Amino acid sequence: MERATVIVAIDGPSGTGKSSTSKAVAAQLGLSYLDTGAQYRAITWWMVNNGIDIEDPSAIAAVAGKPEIVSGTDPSAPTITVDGTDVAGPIRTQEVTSKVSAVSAVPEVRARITELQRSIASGSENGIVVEGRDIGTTVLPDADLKIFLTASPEARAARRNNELKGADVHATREALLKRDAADSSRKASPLAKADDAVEVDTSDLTLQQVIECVVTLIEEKRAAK
Ligand SMILES: Nc1ncnc2c1ncn2[C@@H]1O[C@H](COP(=O)(O)OP(=O)(O)O)[C@@H](O)[C@H]1O
Ligand SMILES: Nc1ccn([C@@H]2O[C@H](COP(=O)(O)OP(=O)(O)O)[C@@H](O)[C@H]2O)c(=O)n1
Repeated sequence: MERATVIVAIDGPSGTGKSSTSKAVAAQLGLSYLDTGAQYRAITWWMVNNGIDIEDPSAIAAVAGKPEIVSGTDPSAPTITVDGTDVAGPIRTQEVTSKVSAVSAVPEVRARITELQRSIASGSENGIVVEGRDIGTTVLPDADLKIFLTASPEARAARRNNELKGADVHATREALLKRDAADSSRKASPLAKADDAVEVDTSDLTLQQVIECVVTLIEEKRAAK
């Protein structure tokens, strides 16, 4: 039986498991994968590298169209380049992490990146898992399945701290909550659960359990198509 294309939107705050879940689910089901946070990090990296004043939204807006961002959508080896330079490492620095919310709040930045995301999603042959903050609400409102992942701030901070060796868990928690507040309160497509999204609290679930839950939801959607 031929399988129908499926578009899956996975949103939620930092540390809820979006990237790990989306990559695993896409790999398991033969779908493409798009990390939209990496795109916002990439444009932020470019702004920092080019000396743009991050405090000045009009300065950011004026150059938002300049960097060329290319995302590779193979879930087993996702890539991201800016003007041909591999930025997979540099976009994960604390500096970029602390500045990305300010850059991603600028409407010209969002319009540009949203257009890129829609063209990647519509070009995916077998379907795609797209993860971010506003995929279900704004980027792909007609997605076949929308998931909104949540977890307690304590669980999220502990997970992030496992990655940042030697970091202070309280400082990590405060930084996460600050970014959540900025992302949720901005005017242009804030972090929010779509009305028709399925909410999954991952605080007490293993990554494997979250993956199985999402795979089951996708299989149900596919069967109903
Ligand atoms: N359910 C889970 N239980 C424990 N650790 C998890 C779970 N989901 C993800 N993780 C771990 O937490 C960290 C953050 O996950 P990630 O997928 O990057 O979250 P997000 O993309 O939402 O920021 C990663 O190190 C990941 O391995
Ligand atoms: N669809 C999206 C995805 C990310 N972002 C922004 O990009 C930042 C980094 O996203 P991310 O997914 O890489 O963050 P982590 O969850 O990995 O910490 C977020 O804090 C948002 O400011 C956004 O505005 N919209």
